[in-house]
Amino acid sequence: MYDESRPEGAPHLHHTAAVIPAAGRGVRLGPGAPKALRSLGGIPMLVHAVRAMARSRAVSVVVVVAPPADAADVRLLLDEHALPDRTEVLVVPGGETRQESVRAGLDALPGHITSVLVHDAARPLVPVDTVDAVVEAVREGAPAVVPGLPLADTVKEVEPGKPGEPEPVVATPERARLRAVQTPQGFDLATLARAHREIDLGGEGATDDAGMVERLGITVTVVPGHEEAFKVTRPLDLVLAEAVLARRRATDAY
Ligand SMILES: Nc1ccn([C@@H]2O[C@H](COP(=O)(O)OP(=O)(O)OP(=O)(O)O)[C@@H](O)[C@H]2O)c(=O)n1
Ligand SMILES: C[C@](O)(CO)[C@H](O)COP(=O)(O)O
Repeated sequence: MYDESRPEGAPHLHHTAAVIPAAGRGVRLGPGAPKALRSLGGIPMLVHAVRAMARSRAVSVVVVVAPPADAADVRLLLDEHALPDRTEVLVVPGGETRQESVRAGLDALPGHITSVLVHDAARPLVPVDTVDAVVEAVREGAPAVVPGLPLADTVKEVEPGKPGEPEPVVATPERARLRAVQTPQGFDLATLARAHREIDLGGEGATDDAGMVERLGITVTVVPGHEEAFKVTRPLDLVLAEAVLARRRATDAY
């Protein structure tokens, strides 16, 4: 567990870990194994996500939060796939919501860790430059950093109705001020641990960790995201992910 005696924002040597929530079922992807364990280019999506974090030289520890029924199999799976020797990989069982799973990952962090990335297993193809940009911004003193991209679509706020029924529009936010945020989201560990201690949204929990930090009144910063850091949520996303991976394999030593 992290060192609670170090005050938030206090100067420190940086030791960065990544927590990978991977305990979701993947309902929107359709029937099958838990999403993180489904194949992308012949390798489980989770292995791509772990490698994406381990590729950053700043990340020394990766905590994988596994579907509870599959934690032992996930440990075996990760032992079977090559990862850099410098990276320690831990596996813990997840919870009912993303928020509970992230909290389980934070609880497993070794005491020397000072900053943390939270990265969806469902974003297997995030480039290392995006990971490093988030780490750098946190190490320069930002308490919470998220990668984000401008939107291509106009966004409407609606009065939600029943699925499939027309919904009245209540507002059109100014698109130039909006960003679609991705992961890894990076945090000073004491700040994120406090958010997880103090903010309990109940129900489905929070859709991202930065939102919990915002609720503490702490400023979250956006750095440029990357279009290949997209989340595999629906079947079409998997088609795109296979295509991106095939292009990488054809052009780099990936
Ligand atoms: N109880 C949960 C729910 C989600 N996640 C993780 O949070 C990330 C983002 O969630 P999402 O893309 O919504 O994944 P799922 O919850 O699996 O998807 P769905 O909502 O379609 O079931 C995923 O890596 C997922 O494994 C988790 O660790 N524990
Ligand atoms: C954390 C996240 O990926 C940021 O965009 C997103 O909010 C996760 O949402 P999901 O509904 O759990 O996929």
